[in-house]
Amino acid sequence: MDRINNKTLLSILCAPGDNTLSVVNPATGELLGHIPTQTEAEIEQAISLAEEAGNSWKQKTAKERALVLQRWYRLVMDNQNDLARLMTLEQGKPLAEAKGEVAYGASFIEWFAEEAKRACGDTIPGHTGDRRLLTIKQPVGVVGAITPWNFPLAMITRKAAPALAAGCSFVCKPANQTPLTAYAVVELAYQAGIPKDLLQLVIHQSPEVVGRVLCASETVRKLSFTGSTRVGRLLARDCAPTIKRMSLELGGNAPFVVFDDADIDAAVSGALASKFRNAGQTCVCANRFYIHDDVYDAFMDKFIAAVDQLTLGNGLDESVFVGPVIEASAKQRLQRLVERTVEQGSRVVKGGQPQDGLFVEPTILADVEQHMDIVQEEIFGPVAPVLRFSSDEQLIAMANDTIYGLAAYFYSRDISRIWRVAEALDYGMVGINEGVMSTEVAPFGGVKQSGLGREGAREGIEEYLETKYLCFGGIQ
Ligand SMILES: NC(=O)c1ccc[n+]([C@@H]2O[C@H](COP(=O)([O-])OP(=O)(O)OC[C@H]3O[C@@H](n4cnc5c(N)ncnc54)[C@H](O)[C@@H]3O)[C@@H](O)[C@H]2O)c1
Ligand SMILES: O=C[C@H](O)CS(=O)(=O)O
Repeated sequence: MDRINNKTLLSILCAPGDNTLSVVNPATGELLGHIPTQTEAEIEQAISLAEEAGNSWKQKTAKERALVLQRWYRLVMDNQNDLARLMTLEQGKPLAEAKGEVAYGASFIEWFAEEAKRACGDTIPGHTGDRRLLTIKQPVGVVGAITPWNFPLAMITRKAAPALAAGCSFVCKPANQTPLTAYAVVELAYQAGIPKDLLQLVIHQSPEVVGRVLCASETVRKLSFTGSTRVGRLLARDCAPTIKRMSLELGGNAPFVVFDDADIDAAVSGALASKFRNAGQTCVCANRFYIHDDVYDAFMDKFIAAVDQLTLGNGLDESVFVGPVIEASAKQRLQRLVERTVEQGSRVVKGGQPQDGLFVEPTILADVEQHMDIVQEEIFGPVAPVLRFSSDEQLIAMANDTIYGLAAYFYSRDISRIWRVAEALDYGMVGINEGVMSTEVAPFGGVKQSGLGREGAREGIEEYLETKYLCFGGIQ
C-alpha cells in the first residue's frame, strides 16, 4: 500500500462521511484517504474572509509580498520529492514528471515574486497644459479560481502566484480527483507567511456548487479557470451577470507537423515528449500528426519503434514513462474513440491492446483522414492519429480546421517556410522544432475556443491588476 507519508496531509485527511471526498490512486485503485468538503455557506464565508484578508494584504508593499512569495518558493522546492510522490499517488503521472511539475509550479511563484515589483503604471503627456496624467496599477480584489486534475500543483500556482503578487486574495477549487497536492502546496504557503484567509481552498462533491457560488458572488471580482472548453463556456455564461474579469485556459487540439525538410530524429523525439507526457493528458499535447508524404515512411518507422520502447505502469516505478489515465470514464472514452476511428477507416499500427485497470497502451493510428471525428476531438490520452499531407497550403488549412487554438508544433529547417507557417498557424503558442515549450517566462494561452488571457511571463500579472487613470487638473 503506497501510503501518504506527508504528516501535513495526514492532518488534513479525515474519516469518511457525508461531507467528505475520497481520493484514489489511479494506478492501483487503492483508497488514499478522505478530505472534508465545504457547504455553500462555508464557501460564501471563505469569500468574505478572503475579502477582509485582501484589504490588509494589498496595503503591503510589493517587496513585502515578494519576500513572502520567495519563502513559499523555497519551501515548495525543499519539499519537491514529497510533493512529487503525493502527486504521483493521486494523479498517476511518473515520478520524474511529477518532480518536474513541482519545479514548474514553483517557478511561477519565483517569477511573480519578482514581477510584483514591476507592476508599474505610466505617466502620460497631458492633453492640456494645466493637467498632469498618470496611471497606477491596483489589485483586482477577490479572485475565484477553479483548476484541473492533470497538473494539480502547477495550475494552482500559475494563478495564485500572480494574484498574490498583485495584492489579491484567492479562493480556489482544486479538482476533486487530485485535492491532496493542492492542500499540501497551500499548507506550505501558510508556513511561508501567507495568511490562511488570503489563500483558501474550497471543495464540494459537486463542482457545480462551487462554480455557482463563485460566479454569483459580487465580491469575487475575477474568475480564473483552467479546464475544458465545455466548462469554460458554462463559467463564462455564469460570470456574465456580475461582469467578472476572466482568465480561461481551456482545451486544445494541437497539430504536430513534420515537413519534408525536417530532422526526422528530432521530430520523433519531440513527438514522444509532446504526445505521451502525462499519458497524453495535457492541454498542449500533440493531438493529431500531419506528416509530409515524402517523409511519411521514414517518420512512421522511427515513431513506431520509439513508441514500442515506452514502458507503461505505476508512476512510482522509475522505469515507467506512461502512467494510468485519471479515471474509468477517461479510459472508456479513449477506447470508444479508437474503435470509432477504426470503423471510419483508420488502422492501429501500434498499441491498442486491452490493459488492466486504468492503463491505456500508447497507440498509433495510421490512415487517418481529416473528416474523421478524432481530428476534431481533444483526445486527452496516449493515442496518436497520423495523417498525411502534400503541400504547405493544404497543411495550413487542415491544421487550422478546429475550434481550438492553444498549441501547435512543426518541424522544418527552411527559414522562409518556418516564418510563413508560424505566422499562418492560428494558435496562441507554436513550437518550432520543439515538442515541449511551457515555461514561466513565456506567455501561455490560446486563441479561439482555447481560452482568454495569458499565464506566466510579464502578461500573467496583468490578469490580476486593474489600471486606474489619474488626472490632476488646475496645475498652474
Ligand atoms: N489551457 C490550459 O492551460 C489547460 C491546462 C490543463 C487542462 N486544460 C484542459 O482541462 C481539461 C481536462 O481537465 P479536467 O477534466 O479537469 O477539465 P474539467 O473542465 O472537467 O474540470 C476542470 C475543473 O472544473 C471543475 N468543474 C467541472 N465542471 C464544473 C462546473 N460545471 N462548474 C464548476 N466547476 C466545474 C472540475 O471539478 C475541475 O476542478 C482538458 O480539456 C484540458 O485541455 C487546459
Ligand atoms: O495541461 C496543461 C498544462 O498547462 C500543460 S503545461 O505543463 O503548461 O505544458
